[in-house]
Amino acid sequence: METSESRRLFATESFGGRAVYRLHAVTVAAGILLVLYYRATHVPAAGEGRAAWLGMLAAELWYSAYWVLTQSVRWSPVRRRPFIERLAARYGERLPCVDILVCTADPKSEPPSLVISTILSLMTYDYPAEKINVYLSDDGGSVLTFYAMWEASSFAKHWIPFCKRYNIEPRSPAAYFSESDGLQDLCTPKEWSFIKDMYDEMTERIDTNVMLGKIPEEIKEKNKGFDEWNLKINSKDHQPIVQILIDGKDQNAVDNEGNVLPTLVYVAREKRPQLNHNFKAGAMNSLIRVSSVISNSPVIMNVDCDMYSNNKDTIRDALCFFLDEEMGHKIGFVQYPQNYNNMTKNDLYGNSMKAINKVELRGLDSAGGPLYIGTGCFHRREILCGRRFTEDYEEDWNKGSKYRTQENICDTEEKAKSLATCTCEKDTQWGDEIGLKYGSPVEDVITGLAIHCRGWESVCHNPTRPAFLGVGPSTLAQTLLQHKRWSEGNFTNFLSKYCPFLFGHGKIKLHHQMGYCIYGLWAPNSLATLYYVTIPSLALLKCTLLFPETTSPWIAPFIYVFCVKNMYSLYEALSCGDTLKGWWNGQRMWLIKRISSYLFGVIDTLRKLLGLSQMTFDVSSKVSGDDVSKRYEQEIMEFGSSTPEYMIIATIALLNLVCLVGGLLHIMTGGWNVLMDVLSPQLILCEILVIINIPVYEAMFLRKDKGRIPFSLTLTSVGFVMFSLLVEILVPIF
Ligand SMILES: O=c1ccn([C@@H]2O[C@H](COP(=O)(O)OP(=O)(O)O[C@H]3O[C@H](CO)[C@@H](O)[C@H](O)[C@H]3O)[C@@H](O)[C@H]2O)c(=O)[nH]1
Ligand SMILES: [Mn+2]
Repeated sequence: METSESRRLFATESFGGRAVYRLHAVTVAAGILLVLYYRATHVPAAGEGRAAWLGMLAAELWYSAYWVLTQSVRWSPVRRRPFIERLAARYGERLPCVDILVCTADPKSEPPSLVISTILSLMTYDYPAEKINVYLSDDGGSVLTFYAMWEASSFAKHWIPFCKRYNIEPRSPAAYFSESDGLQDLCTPKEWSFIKDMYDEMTERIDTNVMLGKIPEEIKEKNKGFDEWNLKINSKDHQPIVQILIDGKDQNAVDNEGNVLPTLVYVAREKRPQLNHNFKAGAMNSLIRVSSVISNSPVIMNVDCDMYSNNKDTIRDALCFFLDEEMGHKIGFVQYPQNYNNMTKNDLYGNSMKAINKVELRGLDSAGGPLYIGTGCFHRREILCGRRFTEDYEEDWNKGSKYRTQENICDTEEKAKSLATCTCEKDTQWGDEIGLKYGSPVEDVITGLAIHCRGWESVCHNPTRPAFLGVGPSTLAQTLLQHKRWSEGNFTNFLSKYCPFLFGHGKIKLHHQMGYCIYGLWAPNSLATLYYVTIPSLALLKCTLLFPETTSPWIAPFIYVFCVKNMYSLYEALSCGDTLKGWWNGQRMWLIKRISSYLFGVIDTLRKLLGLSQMTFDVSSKVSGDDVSKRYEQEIMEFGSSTPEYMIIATIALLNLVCLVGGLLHIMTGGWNVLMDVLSPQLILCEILVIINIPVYEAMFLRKDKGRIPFSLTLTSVGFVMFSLLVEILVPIF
């Protein structure tokens, strides 16, 4: 007999160990209250370090409030488990069509051969091919990317049947061939080499043409699409281009085994230099419109061009959530975490974001839903187009399946082009109530917030075999650039009308609002951190105490909060699959990001508010030189140039070294009570900062390779340190 439980298409499970977590959180909270009480009641007299003390109080108040926010997503995490066998039993192949939207922006930082590997992986889902429609938006408007897409459309005819026949994974050819060494027990070696050679030859042709920067005439004759580049066009100034490379509705579009192919469309929306194109959000909105006249599927999935599909079941998994009878009607989007395939063993730059993926997204899930993070996400088309949640709404899952049967393909392309022009959004709600929102470099997060505020929930699914794998930042510069964009974007959102506390008030739970603010307040964290890593160390030089004395009982809550908080973060990292060294590297990056990216995030947000600068979206590069990649693999930090970010990092590292030496000298010359003060929290803090910065000193003084900190930068930071010591002598805040 069927029970209501066995009819469910997904299960929601809570985690064990909640009691331990909650006990820890309550005791840390008590510790924090004691620390703050001590700070507020022991303010020294003027002239004895009052200003510095009050600064410590302010920083600790900030950290405490922020800590409370971060607990909101840890209180009750849940895990979702879809049942694809039940989906198959109930629906068979009667499943909705899916439009897959992919964005690329620049053939230099996002090589076309990388883009098409992603595209090919998306065309080979274990899902009826006639129900898959893949769209690529090329903001680079590049003939090179179009050419690669054209190559991919013919390679797909061999690749799709190969993947399905032998049920291989991953289905991105680049990833598959780099993982498998030819020892295939599934297919004959001959067949394997045949397809591999075909792939290698194709990538070689693409890479050669990309290097040359143009496409040979004899190739251009093979597809009418190349004519679009007859006029001299560039990425910032061109007409709209829509080319249907494979029309899935065409009976003749079949693979080499005679099966239907998925639809494949290349789109470059119109660009004019004088008009704002709204970056990725603008590209996504064009794709939403273009796809509405070509396939108009009720489900939209979107990924970045470097995020290949690593799991053939992802579409079916996601549909389990939407089609579930009990909860499905409430779910607006299904978000998969952002995973990378190029992380080093000990996660040198802390980019794997394991804790965000495994802890925070799942905690948000129980609070109303994870954020929309811009990639690896399935939406209902209707909600992206602004629909509010109502209990009686019924989705038309058959939408799109019988679409456009009579129309001629050229007419469809023309119609689609008219939806990819610069003017088609004029005087409409696009970018505001409809589609992705404009005006923020993290357009995705506010778009998701608006969806939650319209009454929808979202779910996060983190399968054991990751659904998508992308190219994460692999240099310090790329990491800092990405985090600057994120922290600045989220802070801009926080200060705008989309502040979760205001915009979400009365619409989403307080818990959920707090979760959103964790990211919104990343940037201002920099101020408290900057204070905490400079002032207590400088105070060492003047023997000014900024913590309770080692003999005072008040030292206990300080030590307790510090130790337990760090032990918990270590436990969380290890249980998410990090190594011990990976956690340590993560702590270093925690510091570095706060004193550089986040600080610039604050500064640029303020500049934008004052109208001094405009929004930008710096695309991160997905390629790096051989030398640089080698150092990355050896987990050696990459500096190599003089940027303001490195300047701050180097200066603070050096400052702490000097202060530590100064502090120790004081102790040795007997200025302080030797035994007790070696153990003082202030000295320990300074020591930890020095130990964590060891790779920075190495880059300044010991390394000889190109990735070291340039000598000129080292000199300048010495100058800055001397200057701050001078200021310390002259300005009496201690
Ligand atoms: O004008 C633009 C700029 C960017 N992109 C695309 O946007 C995506 C993300 O850009 P990337 O440089 O790779 O940034 P990431 O930091 O990796 O992106 C993360 O952060 C973004 C928000 O800052 C989200 O939109 C992304 O989905 C998320 O992966 C890429 O596919 C780009 O091709 C465009 O299509 N047009
Ligand atoms: Mn990316």
